[in-house]
Amino acid sequence: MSATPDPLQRERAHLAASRAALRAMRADAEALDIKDVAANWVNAQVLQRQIEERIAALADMAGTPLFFGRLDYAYAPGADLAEGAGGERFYIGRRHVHDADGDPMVIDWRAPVSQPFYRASKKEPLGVLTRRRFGYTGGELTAYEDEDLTDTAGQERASALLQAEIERPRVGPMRDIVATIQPEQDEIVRAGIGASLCVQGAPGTGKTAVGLHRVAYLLYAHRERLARTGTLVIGPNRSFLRYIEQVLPALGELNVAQATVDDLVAHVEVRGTDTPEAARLKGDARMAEVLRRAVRSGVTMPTEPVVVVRGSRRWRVPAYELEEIVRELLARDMRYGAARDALPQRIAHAVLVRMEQAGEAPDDRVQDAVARNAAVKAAVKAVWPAVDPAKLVLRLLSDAEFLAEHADGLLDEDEQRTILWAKPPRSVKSAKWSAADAVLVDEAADLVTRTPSLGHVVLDEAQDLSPMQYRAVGRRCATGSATVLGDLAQGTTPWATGSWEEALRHLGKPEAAVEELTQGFRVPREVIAYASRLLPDIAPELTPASSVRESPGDFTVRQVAGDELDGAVVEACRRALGREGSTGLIAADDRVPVLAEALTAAGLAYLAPGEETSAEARLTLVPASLAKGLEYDYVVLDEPAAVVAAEPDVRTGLRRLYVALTRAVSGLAVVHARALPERLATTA
Ligand SMILES: Nc1ncnc2c1ncn2[C@@H]1O[C@H](COP(=O)(O)OP(=O)(O)OP(=O)(O)O)[C@@H](O)[C@H]1O
Repeated sequence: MSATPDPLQRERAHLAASRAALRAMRADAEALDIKDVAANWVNAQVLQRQIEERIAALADMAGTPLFFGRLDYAYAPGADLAEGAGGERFYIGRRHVHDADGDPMVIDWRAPVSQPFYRASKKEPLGVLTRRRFGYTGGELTAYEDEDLTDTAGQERASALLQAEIERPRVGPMRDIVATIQPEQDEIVRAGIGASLCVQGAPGTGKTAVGLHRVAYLLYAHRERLARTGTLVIGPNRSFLRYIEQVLPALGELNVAQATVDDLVAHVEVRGTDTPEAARLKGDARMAEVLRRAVRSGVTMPTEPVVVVRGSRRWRVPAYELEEIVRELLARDMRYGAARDALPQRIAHAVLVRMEQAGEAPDDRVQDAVARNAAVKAAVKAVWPAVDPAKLVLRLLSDAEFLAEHADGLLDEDEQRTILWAKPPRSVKSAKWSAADAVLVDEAADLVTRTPSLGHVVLDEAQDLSPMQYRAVGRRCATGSATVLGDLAQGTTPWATGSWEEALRHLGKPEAAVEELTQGFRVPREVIAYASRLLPDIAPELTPASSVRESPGDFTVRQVAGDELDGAVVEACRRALGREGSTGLIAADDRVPVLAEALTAAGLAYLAPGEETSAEARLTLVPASLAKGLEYDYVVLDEPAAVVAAEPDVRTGLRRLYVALTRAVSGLAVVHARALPERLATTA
């Protein structure tokens, strides 16, 4: 070779070759003909779906670069660590790409050999000589940046490409962070599947991002097990789920279910609401015991013998022996329904013992026949009646005597009155079930029939769940593990979590470790400092987040006269729209209609939260109650006093305000007419 080509040219050539290889992989998948291999129609359907998924996963997505990093090792790591790749140089990307010979061209970011990309440092280079990060502009590879990890004398320098990624103005839905996962985040992402984990983190520390990448990682590391058992991401509401829904598909994971807690417990149609006090009580863990007692209360001790007639003979199991069987089943750790299913066989067994004593030699078929005998069935029906979970909860909430009987020693009289329906509904269908009622029905359903457990559940914004909701989530990962993400300072429900230890206990994962994330990637320094002034009132035990963003942010607080407020807010939105990126106008829920009108009158089109912002539609009008978990490049916050006043108590109000104040990436404009909450009013 004459002259060494420009390194950037070489990297571009590798990118082009990798893209060609990916196209070839996709073409191979498309060309697969399953006619000869699928034994039957069902097989063929399954296989076809798998192929379609593979084709979809192999798409070369515009705007998502195929690789974002390169590691040069001092030696060739074992092939088992490197997806079979030999050599010492690895390109790290969102997915595995190999050439026609099967040699890897891009290594999946989740492979063991990729891990040092996120973790290696000069102090601990992990066998890596150089870490290279790539910069892209509009899909074109335009820059790279090297870190020499052997140069121990040199300082650890912040990466300019990383900084640029963090400072990037936001528009559109949430994006993945594979190229820039930080070491403290990576530890959570790659934690083993065996143990559950809880992450406390201030706004913008990447909890949601980390939770989603953790699912992707676990699916890579335990693909077969999780394909069998399933994974689930739980978020606070639909807008939030829509905001995050593209992250996992962009990482090639198309099969992760996403739901709200309400979706999980949708046994009854929710059309009613509770007072905060009733909702808090219905969400209290004591209700689990009330329900347990109520479900089992239908069991009565037999007073009559069971007489089974077979041929010319009559076999009699006396009442006291039936009672023993029933007591034994009650004492066992069995679901109500499973015990009910077992009862006929137990009675049949008692009959069989008598047959044997009489010299007969009955086999299993005889036992089955006896179990199905009408006399046995009638006895089971009388002793261990079937329970319909919704009907049971309906009775508990409408029949004061029934409730008093089962809540005795658990709920006092006032508490019982609080949760009883003022007007008992006629039927399950006509009842105005509340969200908290649906959780009770779910608990009752689980007492009757065990809820199947998934392999792994990620629970986001967990601080808002009631103990009964934690239980509902916990039974869905009873034999799997959970990643619990949240921020105690952002708890805005009357039953919001006071401590993670307590929450984890209700979830059934008391052994889970609690980690804390403190580096903020979203909120500009001045803005997070301003919002953190509320911490002494809303969560005094928490440390304020730092901000890794270098730009101080554009931060203004403006007071106007009451009749100028709407106009000033519209003006602030217009100014924000003059910049790049998305704008969120956050306001107390009851201010939303007025502001909607003002925006329309001013000719400013706006979206609802969860609707995708784009370069053309960049303004979203966000009711404060839906702001949680979302982010906008620029936020205009309308009348903080109204946001606080909309909540049942001041602490919850200030927490809601804290959430609203921490949604901005590049700038925040607070516009108010009424006085600001005390801690925000004084200049720092
Ligand atoms: N390592 C990272 N590199 C680049 N961006 C990151 C990184 N970690 C987080 N971010 C970005 O920071 C922003 C906040 O992340 P995320 O929404 O996950 O935070 P959160 O802790 O869930 O916040 P909240 O408590 O407000 O819901 C997102 O835009 C996310 O992409």
